Amino acid sequence: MLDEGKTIGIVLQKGESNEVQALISPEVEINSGQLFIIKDNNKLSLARLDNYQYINEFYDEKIPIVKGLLTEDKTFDILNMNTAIKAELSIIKKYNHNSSPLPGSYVKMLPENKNEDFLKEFYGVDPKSFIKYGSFAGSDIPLLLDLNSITMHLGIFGETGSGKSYDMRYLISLLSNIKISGKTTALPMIIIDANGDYTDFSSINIDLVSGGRKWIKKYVIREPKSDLETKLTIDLSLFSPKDLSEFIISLKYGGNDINSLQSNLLDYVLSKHDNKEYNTLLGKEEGISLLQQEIQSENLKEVGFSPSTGRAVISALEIFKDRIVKRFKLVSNSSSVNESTLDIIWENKGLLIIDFSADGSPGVDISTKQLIVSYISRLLLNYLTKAKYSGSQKLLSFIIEEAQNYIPSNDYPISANLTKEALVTLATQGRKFGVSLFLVSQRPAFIDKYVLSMLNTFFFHRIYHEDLRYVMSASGGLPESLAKRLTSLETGYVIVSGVMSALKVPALVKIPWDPRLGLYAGAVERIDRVLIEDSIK
Ligand SMILES: Nc1ncnc2c1ncn2[C@@H]1O[C@H](COP(=O)(O)OP(=O)(O)OP(=O)(O)O)[C@@H](O)[C@H]1O
Repeated sequence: MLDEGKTIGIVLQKGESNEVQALISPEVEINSGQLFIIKDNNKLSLARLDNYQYINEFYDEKIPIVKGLLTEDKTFDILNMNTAIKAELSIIKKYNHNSSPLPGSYVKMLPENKNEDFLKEFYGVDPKSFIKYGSFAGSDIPLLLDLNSITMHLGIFGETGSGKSYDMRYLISLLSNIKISGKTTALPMIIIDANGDYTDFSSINIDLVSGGRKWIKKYVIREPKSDLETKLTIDLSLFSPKDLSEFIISLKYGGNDINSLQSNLLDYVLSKHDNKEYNTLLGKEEGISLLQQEIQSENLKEVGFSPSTGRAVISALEIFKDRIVKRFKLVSNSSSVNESTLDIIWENKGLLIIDFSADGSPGVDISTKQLIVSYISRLLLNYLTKAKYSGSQKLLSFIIEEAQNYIPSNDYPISANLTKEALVTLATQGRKFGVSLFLVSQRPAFIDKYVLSMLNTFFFHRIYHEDLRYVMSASGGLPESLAKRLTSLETGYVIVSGVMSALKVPALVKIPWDPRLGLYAGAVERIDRVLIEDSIK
């Protein structure tokens, strides 16, 4: 069955290690990274096209007659004759044999047959327990993704407009309609939606993700405008006094610098209270006034602080009150996302979308978003740890867009103490406790290297040149043919590499276009279409 595809070329000779050189018919459209079958009598191998060039038997620059011909337009046809594609292919899989294809072996297109039996033969695994994701470039064969490796975390990277959000939407739709033993289920998920690219999944496009889910909700920070929205509130008792102090002081300095004297003083004052009091103390105007009075009446010198540090902390608390308490009304003892919410998500294989877009969270700064992401990370870790130790393993995915804002590398000019630690713990403990992180970013170079090294499956879209080095080291290297294409990949193509891929080697995959999945806030209309539609009005 594997060798049913059209024969398009012939192996000429064996190259280095697993490489072969072949001659391919010029009529076939081929691309670097594309997969082919090589048939050596009855021995079949799967090969990836690394390099190719069109050659012509007449062509040799050094021969005087060719030099002459090249300057004549009329001779073009002659030169165009006897053209073939000289190709270098690497063998990536050998089907039940261990030898390299000999010269004279056939190079064949992948067959069109893609039923379950075929996939079983192609991959050597039972396709029923895998997710079918897109198809290999130049073929209809889907890439199979192994759900069992999902807790080893994923990275989805690519420059602006390279197709990340659409890919994420496609992945969410696949992971919302998982067929296992005749039943449809879904992966419970929480999404930090940076641009409102997934909010339609809770309303007009709910049917795209509700196959295996019984609960889908969108949370916003502003006041909800309809029943389809829920106001997000968080519970500060999950934080340590040190974390909260650093956060409150950093708000005053635009989120970047922390004055350690000031945060130490606030830490000292907060530590006198029980964690459970934090929502009343820091979530209500009266509570904050109380804390400010405590600082005023404290004999600061005795505990090693100056009165000016005291005044600075009081003013930082004022800023915190204006923004977090009065404007965003973010803190509540009965937070709207809590352990019961996670229970509901788990039981109903739910989807919780936190809308961080300018519509759902107008005016919300990065520090406040970090506080929320940190809160969700802590909640998840506590919840899943308890579940694990009470003997009931659970599983939740946490999708974080613009991941560089929450786990920045040292090169990225943003401080994120609050989120970094919590996310590093989630990443390291993920497999044990059943959490899978999906980190989405335009700039993988700006994501913390340690966390990057903990991702085990990658979806690389077209990336910026500056990110190439990071992408190569994070993924443990890509074959040259694919690495070369990374900075020029067409939108809609992705290189998938890592443990979730049943192919086990990096592959170039085309993501199918579904116009309904393609309708979302961040989707970009073609400029010519926008201009024409506007001038018709
Ligand atoms: N698989 C695909 N097939 C065809 N067109 C696609 C595909 N994926 C994305 N596109 C097109 O490319 C546009 C940009 O894609 P997308 O919004 O996913 O980019 P992005 O990488 O998320 O960009 P940003 O980082 O700026 O949000 C989409 O609006 C859509 O028109």
